[in-house]
Amino acid sequence: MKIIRTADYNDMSQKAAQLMIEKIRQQPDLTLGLATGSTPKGVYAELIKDHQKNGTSYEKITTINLDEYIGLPPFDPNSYRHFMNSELFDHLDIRLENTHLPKGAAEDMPQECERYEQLIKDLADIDLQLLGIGRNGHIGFNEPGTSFQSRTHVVDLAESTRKANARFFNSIEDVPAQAITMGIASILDSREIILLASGSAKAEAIRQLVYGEPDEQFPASALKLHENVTIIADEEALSLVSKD
Ligand SMILES: N[C@@H]1[C@@H](O)[C@H](O)[C@@H](COP(=O)(O)O)O[C@@H]1O
Repeated sequence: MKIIRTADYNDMSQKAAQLMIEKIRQQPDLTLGLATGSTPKGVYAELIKDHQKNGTSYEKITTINLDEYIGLPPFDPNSYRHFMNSELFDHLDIRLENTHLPKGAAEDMPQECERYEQLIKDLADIDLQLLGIGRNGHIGFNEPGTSFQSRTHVVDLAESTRKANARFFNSIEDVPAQAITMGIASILDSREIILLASGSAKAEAIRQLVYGEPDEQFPASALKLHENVTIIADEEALSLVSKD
């Protein structure tokens, strides 16, 4: 795994955005795997800035997101669809029909999981997947104990994850108990992966990712089985990782 150490959150956001913009310019019909959470917000702001200033076009880009809360319709302000539209898609020249998220309000969840997995296959896999990381090592919503062979599936959210994400909701009771997420195997099929981390709250997870062995109790460690992963993280997130 390659590690890019950045000074702070802004520097992390700029470096990750730069890498993405270069790829988009080289291959304007890229399939991007996108993530939600606080961490990628700065990257999305940088992509928007660049689009407005330098005209990088997303007209032919397809995006596919990692996950969605179950039970939240797309117009719910806490749905990841709403997050992606307002944080990114609404500000680019991307076609909304080329942006994909699992449907959290689908009636038949097993069928929705199959549809999503098939969609990834139909897109001939993800060229570049952006990831954040949970404090317990979750990627997407794959909680500790998830099989590395897993494909898109429904998960019960860990109490710690619901607590960590409660800041976006009125109260923890409002945080959905379940989500639909790409599986670990679906993520590992991506050609290239960038994992972002910022702040001291992520330092222990990043230490475990860098120094640990692949272990299903720590989902992000599956990335050790992939050949093209770059961690872009700030000093605080890398505070428990030596500089050489
Ligand atoms: N499903 C998302 C993950 O994709 C994200 O990586 C994680 C970390 O979030 P944050 O970036 O806000 O720390 O939170 C959520 O659970």
